[in-house]
Amino acid sequence: MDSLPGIVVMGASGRMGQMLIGAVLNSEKARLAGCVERPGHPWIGRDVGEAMGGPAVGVKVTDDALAVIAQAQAVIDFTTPEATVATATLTAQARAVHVIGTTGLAPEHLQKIKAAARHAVIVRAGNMSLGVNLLVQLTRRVAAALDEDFDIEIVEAHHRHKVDAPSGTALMLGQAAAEGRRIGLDECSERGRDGITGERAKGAIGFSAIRGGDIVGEHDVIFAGLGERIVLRHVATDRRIFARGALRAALWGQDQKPGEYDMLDVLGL
Ligand SMILES: NC(=O)C1=CN([C@@H]2O[C@H](COP(=O)(O)OP(=O)(O)OC[C@H]3O[C@@H](n4cnc5c(N)ncnc54)[C@H](O)[C@@H]3O)[C@@H](O)[C@H]2O)C=CC1
Ligand SMILES: O=C(O)C1=N[C@H](C(=O)O)C[C@H](O)C1
Repeated sequence: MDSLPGIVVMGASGRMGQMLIGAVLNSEKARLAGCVERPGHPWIGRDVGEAMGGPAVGVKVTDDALAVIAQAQAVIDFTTPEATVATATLTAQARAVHVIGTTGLAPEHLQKIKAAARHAVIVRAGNMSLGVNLLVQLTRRVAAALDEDFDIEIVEAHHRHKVDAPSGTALMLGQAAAEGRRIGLDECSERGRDGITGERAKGAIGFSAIRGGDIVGEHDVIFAGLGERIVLRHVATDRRIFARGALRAALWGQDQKPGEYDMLDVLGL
């Protein structure tokens, strides 16, 4: 039905792109308004349902993002930092909601996204699942309750194709821990230990990354004290949890004023 909000999925052939297309096609609250891939991709011009190995759904994959975004109410984007920044300009022009799941964004990308959010609703989160966003809140509370006698370490594990580290989720958890301790993450973040590193700095928040096989995404926040240890853990076993959250964000964004939001806003956590 055309009265339902039209959603464009960027990066249609990607691991997340295909999950997102499935989520939109299965939803009674949204319709698939377009599927975009990078220029030169073999799926361009093909019906996306057939390209995914199923029946035709009547939506062809295109590399003309502007044309489809102009006709849509929301864009869900799990691609690359460069593609996401380019899309933010288009969604701002079209006043469409932009849901950003892309991770590995550098400060210059974040600045451009912030500028686009003056004109359109942007929901951005390194993890769109309900479970991880609850874990973010728990991490903040535990970090606020404990002092620096408890060392905070964040350990994440992902599939072999992941290109960025630490994961977006690990950074969200680190940010929450730092906020709980009322310090800036930049001042205390410790990454990539190797060789004679010296003793652990008191108050540091450490990050470690494991990459291998088909691990969907696992995150531990460890509070290690003397004689005891608290471990907060989230294990993702199905990418549909991220797609479900992203679609919820796209629908939630329809009623919001321009600005930058996250999944805590969407979920009311
Ligand atoms: N926030 C969250 O909940 C989650 C975030 N992610 C993040 O989403 C991103 C994508 O992850 P995956 O799907 O695993 O990667 P992927 O590599 O499978 O998919 C990315 C897709 O984007 C496409 N793409 C690249 N440039 C494009 C352009 N200019 N226009 C349109 N499409 C373009 C690629 O061709 C590819 O199909 C990563 O940054 C990942 O960390 C992944 C899962 C959950
Ligand atoms: O690349 C992935 O796969 C994932 N990326 C996100 C991240 O960087 O945290 C979310 C999830 O863990 C899967």
